[in-house]
Amino acid sequence: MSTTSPVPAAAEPIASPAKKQPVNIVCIGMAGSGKTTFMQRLNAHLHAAKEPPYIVNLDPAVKNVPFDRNIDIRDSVNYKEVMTQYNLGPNGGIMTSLNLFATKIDQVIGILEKRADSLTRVLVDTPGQIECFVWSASGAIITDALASTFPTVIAYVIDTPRTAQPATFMANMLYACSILYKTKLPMILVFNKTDAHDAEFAKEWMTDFEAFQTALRASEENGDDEAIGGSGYMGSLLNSMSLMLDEFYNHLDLVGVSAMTGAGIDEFLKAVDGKVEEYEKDYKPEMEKARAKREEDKVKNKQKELDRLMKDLAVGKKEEQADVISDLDTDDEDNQGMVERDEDEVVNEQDEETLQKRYEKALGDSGSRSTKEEEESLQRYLQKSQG
Ligand SMILES: Nc1nc2c(ncn2[C@@H]2O[C@H](COP(=O)(O)OP(=O)(O)OP(=O)(O)O)[C@@H](O)[C@H]2O)c(=O)[nH]1
Repeated sequence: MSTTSPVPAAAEPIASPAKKQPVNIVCIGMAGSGKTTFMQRLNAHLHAAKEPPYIVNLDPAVKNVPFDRNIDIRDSVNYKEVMTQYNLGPNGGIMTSLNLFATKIDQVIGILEKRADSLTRVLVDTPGQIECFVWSASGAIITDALASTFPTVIAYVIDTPRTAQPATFMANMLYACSILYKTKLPMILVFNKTDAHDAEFAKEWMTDFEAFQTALRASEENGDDEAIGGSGYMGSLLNSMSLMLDEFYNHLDLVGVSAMTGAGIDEFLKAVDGKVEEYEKDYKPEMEKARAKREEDKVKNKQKELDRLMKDLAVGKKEEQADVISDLDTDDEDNQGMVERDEDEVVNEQDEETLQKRYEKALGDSGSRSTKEEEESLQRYLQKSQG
């Protein structure tokens, strides 16, 4: 794990003058962790520093957003209407609204690209129902689109007072871990509400395995409400998980903030700077490698499909020949079981060649369909189902 203070390089400006690329900061966090308040604070802070951010709201169900948004999902999708029309519950409504919004992501990216020169930071607020965003296809489409346009950092906002017990801390870390591996983007753990509970314990538990074990034992002995109930199995599970998560902690920055008072916001911005460097150095090449591999696999699969088709064709032909032999056996008694060359065979070879070409063309057509085209097709489908 790295905290912000020992990283002097993080004081560099987010985008070097040569690149002038803004950074996307995607705020993810459980309901009530303080995402909206954190964004409000960040917005006020950046306005005061004369670096106003560009704000995107992706929470269709939020009632009041206490700051101006440049792009708001609620302007294009009516969450209540979606619930009624599709007969959905609250979570289904959020997911369908995100699906519908994902159909417009190209337009959103187009807007961001056009304004790139004047932007420094794009703040993205997401629904409190994390799984609706992180584990949905549309969430992945949106984060992928953002991450392939500008450096993108995930700010995972955590309710510090509610994470102060070893068991709840571990549960939250596992969630953060799943988000990190799902999005494959640099992540900062934002321990919010430090005015109510200091985040030092988290730094300690993430760097000192024994400190976590001691806290776990103390929590059991004290019979804390959220302790694990003295179960030996659960205790050893938590211990093993904390060991397992050690490697995961190395990939994270931890910042304690108070969205209420504004404490820690500068440290957070420094951590973002550090993560942008990491994005350029580690994540971007990985993303490009993954994209190149997808393309390579597509070509390989195309060849495999073609081989399979041609093999099927050869089997079909053999079966056809077998039929011909039996026909000859019965119809032509003079040839005594010998198979004479069929006059049509040359034509068949030509047919086969033409067929192979047609297969190649068909596979070529489908193989060359880019992910973008596939996404567009999804979008067309969604638009159609919207009516
Ligand atoms: N003490 C304290 N309370 C905070 C802080 N940040 C947010 N809160 C409170 O936490 C509650 C939830 O804050 P929100 O900003 O609405 O949380 P959210 O994550 O956006 O919630 P959802 O929209 O439901 O996902 C509110 O009552 C806030 O006043 C903080 O830094 N300190």
